[in-house]
Amino acid sequence: MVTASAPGKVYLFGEHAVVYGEPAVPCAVERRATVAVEERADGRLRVDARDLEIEGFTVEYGAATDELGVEVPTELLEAATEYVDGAVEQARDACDVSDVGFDVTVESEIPLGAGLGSSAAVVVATIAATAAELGVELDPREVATRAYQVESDVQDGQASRADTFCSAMGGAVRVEGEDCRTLDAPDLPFVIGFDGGSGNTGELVAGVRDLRERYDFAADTVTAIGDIVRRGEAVLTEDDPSLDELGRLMDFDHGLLEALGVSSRSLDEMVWTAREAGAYGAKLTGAGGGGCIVALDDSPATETALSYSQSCEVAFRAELARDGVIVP
Ligand SMILES: Nc1ncnc2c1ncn2[C@@H]1O[C@H](COP(=O)(O)OP(=O)(O)OP(=O)(O)O)[C@@H](O)[C@H]1O
Ligand SMILES: C[C@@](O)(CCO)CC(=O)[O-]
Repeated sequence: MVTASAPGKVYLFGEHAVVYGEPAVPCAVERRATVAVEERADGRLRVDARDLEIEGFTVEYGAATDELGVEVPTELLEAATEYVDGAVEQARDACDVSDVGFDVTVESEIPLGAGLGSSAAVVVATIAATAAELGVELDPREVATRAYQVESDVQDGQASRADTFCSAMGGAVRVEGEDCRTLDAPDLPFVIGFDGGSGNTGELVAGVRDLRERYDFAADTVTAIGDIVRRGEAVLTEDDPSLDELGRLMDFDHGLLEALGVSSRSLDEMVWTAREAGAYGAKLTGAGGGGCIVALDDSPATETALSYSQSCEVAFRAELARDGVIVP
């Protein structure tokens, strides 16, 4: 049996705009998905996804959906099945085998669909663990490329390479179309607020696409997010980056994401709670619609204020994850 792990991420800048070729800067954070993979003799795939708990059930699914012992929303199950199946298929392809089966166990510290890149981390860790179980150590860049393929297939082609590259490589990265690079960035004082909810990435991306096609000013908003990212990247890679300036740019980015319709009342409330507590800046992270915000604050004030806020279920500090995918 082989176990691999991969980190989640926050977007310092650039989600959504990255889908249209603008740059984005996500940063990996120390919340990981861990996937254990063991080869089976019978060629079947059995997945134990312990975090897909619905009303106390843990989901287990085999090659056929009718093997399911519990009632779960098919949409949720189908998405999870597609991510893990897709990842295993990519590993089989990388290792040039077609008929090997596996037991796959997924455990994750990353809340699902909440903007912290849970799907990318699960896919990256599954590809690396499955390949390693087959005796092949894949280069993290190859894992990233293959993981992007899976995300893109599941999300009907509406995915950027940002989440998967960041999870595979770790640290801060810059992604613009197919151009994916790691950045030399210092640790930043990230504080995350989670409202307990989630957003539907596919629907949110489709909503921005519609707005962008309908209104020139929405297309300009997407371009303006790209301008913020270019500026933010330059600040981030200075010797001693100004947290004031990074925070100001995060605030601006959040305002534009709000204008594009991907924020929510609870995300806005958490952003304002962070700002009023003295954070350098705050914004939603990931697809939006619900889930997480990320703020910059080197004092305890933002975490404390968020933990008392009605709209925040849990607040925590997050370290930059220097390591991407790890196969011990
Ligand atoms: N621990 C897990 N076990 C099984 N499947 C998971 C797990 N975590 C995530 N997934 C799959 O990923 C889906 C969420 O992916 P999605 O891309 O919508 O959100 P995200 O990656 O958490 O957030 P964002 O893309 O906004 O950063 C879940 O519905 C599920 O199918
Ligand atoms: C909304 C989005 O930009 C980030 C989701 O984490 C979608 C993507 O990049 O694939």
